[in-house]
Amino acid sequence: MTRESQGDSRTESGERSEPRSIDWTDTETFARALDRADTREKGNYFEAFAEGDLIEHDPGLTLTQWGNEAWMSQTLNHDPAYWRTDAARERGFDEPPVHPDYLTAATLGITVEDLSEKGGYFLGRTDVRYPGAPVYTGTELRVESEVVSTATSSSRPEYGIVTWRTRGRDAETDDVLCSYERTNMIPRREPVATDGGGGSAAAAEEPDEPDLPSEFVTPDGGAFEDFREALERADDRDAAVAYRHERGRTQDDTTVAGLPLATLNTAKQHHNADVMANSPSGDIVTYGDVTRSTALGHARSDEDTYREVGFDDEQFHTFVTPGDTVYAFTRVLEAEETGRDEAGTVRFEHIAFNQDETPVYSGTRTAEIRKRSS
Ligand SMILES: CC(C)(COP(=O)(O)OP(=O)(O)OC[C@H]1O[C@@H](n2cnc3c(N)ncnc32)[C@H](O)[C@@H]1OP(=O)(O)O)[C@@H](O)C(=O)NCCC(=O)NCCSC(=O)C[C@H](O)C(=O)O
Repeated sequence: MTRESQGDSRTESGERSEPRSIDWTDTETFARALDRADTREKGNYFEAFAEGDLIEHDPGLTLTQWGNEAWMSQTLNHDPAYWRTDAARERGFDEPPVHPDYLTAATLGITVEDLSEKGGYFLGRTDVRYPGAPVYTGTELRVESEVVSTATSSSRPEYGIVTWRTRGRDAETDDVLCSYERTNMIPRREPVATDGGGGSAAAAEEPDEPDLPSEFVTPDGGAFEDFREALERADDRDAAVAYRHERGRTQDDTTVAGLPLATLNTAKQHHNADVMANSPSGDIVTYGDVTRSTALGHARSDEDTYREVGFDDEQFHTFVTPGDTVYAFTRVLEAEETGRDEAGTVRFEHIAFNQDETPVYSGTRTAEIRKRSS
């Protein structure tokens, strides 16, 4: 006889007995068991983050040729320098390097388990930079984040707003390969009382939207000189250098769930359709890095990119879900000579938008653009 009824599976002589067998396949029994069981939770609530905390992320990731090529092909980043050795060498690389968008997405993906797996929204990112030498496949990535700030959301009492500075390092040399500052809304364990929505009060005071310029100028080509000439044509007139890109990319299982999982991004938003059915989007949503990389891919296909320098003021305005199509619109802000023969520096503003012409992402980008003469 055992003493199981007292929660003890020992026999009266003190020996352990087998736990009582349970028929887990009986659906009623199993439903009662699930009701009674605690869930081993993943991720951290807002309350876990305090300014100055340093978090060393446990997951690491080897930047593989497969990961790089899957990312680039699916987001339409088809620049030959990242695909062909001769084109890579001509650009000054030893071999086709890791694409900066894949590097950025992998750096962020590794952080999700600690920073944002609990849910919430990826609001934006700035100061995305690549301080190291070109990165090649086979590099092992180690990532750390520091909490820059935490804030109460005045419009959403169930969330807080956290900003982190993240650095992705070469695990072998410790060199920083990618760094940025990112802001997410993170669910609170306990909602707080707020002023009931600073957002709407602020919206009421918003000034009128500025008028569009009367003319949009399109560059004749994709070389540095083409952007500079277009800016000169727009100068002193009520005009902007701005145009849309023809390509679109409809979101599917690969882009929505496959690409983030390949960067170890465990955010349920991208792969758990069951949970997301009861969320504001009603469905899984595209990883912000996939949305922006796709829009950037469209933009790069209409220019002679030489090197990426950095990205600022990135914001994600609304969800992208399976079946949505990601398009891109570009405005050219400035084109600067840097005294180099091969390339000049151009600053762009890129907007990703969906099939309903609703902006889903915006951000600025600085890139070196090849000169026609080089
Ligand atoms: C998130 C939204 C639903 C919010 O929309 P809306 O209701 O219109 O609110 P506000 O625009 O007023 O913003 C709410 C509060 O957040 C602050 N905010 C907004 N942007 C930033 C920013 N870049 N930096 C700092 N703070 C920001 C505002 O000031 C408001 O503050 P408060 O008034 O005090 O409350 C909507 O924007 C939305 O749906 N966005 C899309 C989100 C998205 O789809 N992201 C990408 C996919 S999710 C993802 O990739 C997850 C990723 O894997 C990960 O883990 O991070």
